[in-house]
Amino acid sequence: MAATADFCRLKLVASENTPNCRLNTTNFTRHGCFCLNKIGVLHNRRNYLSGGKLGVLHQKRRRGLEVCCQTTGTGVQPKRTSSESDLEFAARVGKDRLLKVPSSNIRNFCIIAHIDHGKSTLADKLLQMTGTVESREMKEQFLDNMDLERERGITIKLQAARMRFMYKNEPYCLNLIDTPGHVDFSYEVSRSLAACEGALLVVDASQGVEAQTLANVYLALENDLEIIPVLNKIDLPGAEPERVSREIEEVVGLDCSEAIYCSAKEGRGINEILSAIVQKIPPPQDTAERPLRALIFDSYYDAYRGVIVYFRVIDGTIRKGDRIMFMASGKDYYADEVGVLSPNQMQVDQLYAGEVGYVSASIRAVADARVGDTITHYSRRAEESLPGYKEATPMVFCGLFPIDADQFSELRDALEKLQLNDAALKVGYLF
Ligand SMILES: Nc1nc2c(ncn2[C@@H]2O[C@H](COP(=O)(O)OP(=O)(O)OP(=O)(O)O)[C@@H](O)[C@H]2O)c(=O)[nH]1
Repeated sequence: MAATADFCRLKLVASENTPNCRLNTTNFTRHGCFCLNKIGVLHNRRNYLSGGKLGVLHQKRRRGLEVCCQTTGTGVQPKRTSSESDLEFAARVGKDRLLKVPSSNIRNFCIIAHIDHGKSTLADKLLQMTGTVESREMKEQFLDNMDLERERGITIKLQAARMRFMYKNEPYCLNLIDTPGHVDFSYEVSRSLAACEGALLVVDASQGVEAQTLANVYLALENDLEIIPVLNKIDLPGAEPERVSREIEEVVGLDCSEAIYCSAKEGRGINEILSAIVQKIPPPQDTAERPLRALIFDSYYDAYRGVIVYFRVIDGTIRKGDRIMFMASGKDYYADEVGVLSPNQMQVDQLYAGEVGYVSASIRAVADARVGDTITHYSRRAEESLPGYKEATPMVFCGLFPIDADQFSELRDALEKLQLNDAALKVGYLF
């Protein structure tokens, strides 16, 4: 709710006497009013219009909330004013990132980089330059914000961010899916890559190609991704972007004639990167009419909501309230909440083929909705699950015993709790 209000920059008008006040639709745009009263709340509902429709009034009731809004649709696009800087315009456009765009204007991409080559700094700059996150909010790197990551200095947790970018006066929805850089996570990386059509290959222009980068580039090529080479840290005195470009051509076999030189730290080359994403990465296929197939690329356990599943819709649509089924685990649930990550979770009503989002469905254990599994509808099941799913294979074995035999049940409870959050953990008991 707070995120919505902030995102939409709605004006809040507290009203004691006006029950369920509904605003004059002609004036009720994104910058319209918000009416609060004791009985109901009107608030802007995310715009998921089919392309070109204008000014449709949405309305919905949910747990005492009345939701009502008129949206501007995809036909009315923000125009840059003469006094506005690039960043100010981007910030204004970024506020509309929940609006639907046609699937031809969606780009799903990830960033492949060796540790410390600047993936998180670049991701932060992309979020900033697209107005997804305002500069004052960038206290910490968004895609690198877990305590464990800070401690270990490596990105180990996948996350995603939806951005809105205006290119030649048309709005594009760019979904960045983060990939863990560490070699231990090659299966997770491969599922994130499978959720994308393209990748930025970020290489430190002062260091060159590293073995770990190569491994992930090959995974990206296996997944038929369009790869855009980016030479980062060109501000460093030791940067040799031409030499490193040649190295990428020789070692990886990628054409670097249009490689982008950038300094993520100083914000140079970021607009070029955003334009290249739009120009070079293919859009997803428009397969919204098919039965639902959504690829899970990450999940985590939330103590209050159960497992939160991050996915890319490959075919079909997923809507809040749908009865969904996980094809590998065979478990089914009702989708309590569907939304996008931008970069925080923001609820929407429906997601279509090509879009990236999350679902919360009171799922008890991460093992029920594992990375690589396919989400489909319970009543209209897809014939085949998406390819590439692998069962987690234990790599490390250990025996655990309580010092005091009376503490066995506590140990078992603790391990079961751990299992809820880690699908790779298998526990067997010897009696
Ligand atoms: N001079 C300079 N430093 C940069 C640039 N981009 C990133 N850095 C620095 O390089 C270091 C690593 O950057 P990160 O963005 O954390 O790199 P990463 O690839 O996300 O690293 P992991 O999170 O460890 O995987 C940080 O100290 C950044 O400030 C750049 O363009 N120029």
